[in-house]
Amino acid sequence: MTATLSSAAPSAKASTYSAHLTNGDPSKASAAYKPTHPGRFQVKFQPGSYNSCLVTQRRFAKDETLAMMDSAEYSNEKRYSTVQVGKDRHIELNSDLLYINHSCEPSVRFEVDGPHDTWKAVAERDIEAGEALSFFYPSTEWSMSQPFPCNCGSKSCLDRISGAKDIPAQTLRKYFVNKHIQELKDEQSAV
Ligand SMILES: C[S@@+](CC[C@H](N)C(=O)[O-])C[C@H]1O[C@@H](n2cnc3c(N)ncnc32)[C@H](O)[C@@H]1O
Repeated sequence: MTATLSSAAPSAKASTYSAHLTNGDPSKASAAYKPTHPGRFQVKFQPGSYNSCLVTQRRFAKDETLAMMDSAEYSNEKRYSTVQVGKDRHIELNSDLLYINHSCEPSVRFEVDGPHDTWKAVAERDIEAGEALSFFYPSTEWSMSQPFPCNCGSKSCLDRISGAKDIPAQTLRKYFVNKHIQELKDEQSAV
């Protein structure tokens, strides 16, 4: 149940999405929770800070769009909750997509290369109902405001996730990354 996108560019204003305003207090967040994409995915609130995740409610086929980022608004600041959509542009998703965790073997990719009304979350592979979703944060983020030790548990885990800036070009080449990240890596490699 995604709303039609406005053709106007998203403005930079305070987030209108309430579930994450508690920033890591899942008991408060879950009490007021209304799924933004019912029938597709929902937040699984878990105790502790930043332990919650987004779980599918149905199957998605490889390359299927899980959701358009049609509630996104530009953010004046880079935060743990923002997604980078250009070299100097960050957005708040204002939807349950916020709860997609990072994985070094992700099930989802965030495509944010084109105009704002094409930004979307797409299945990297077939995804079953009940799976926790993940995307590769450095595919959008160059230098993250809140780096963390990764607990994705994948064989190819990169351990500390701080943004594409800190990942060798050779490693980054194995992943889908957005155009602004590839350009920033090329500029960094050229120095
Ligand atoms: C946009 S939030 C994702 C939702 C978050 N799990 C929550 O409960 O609010 C990003 C934060 O989640 C945590 N996170 C996401 N993926 C992680 C991972 N693979 N390992 C450890 N922490 C992770 C980090 O604290 C990160 O700053």
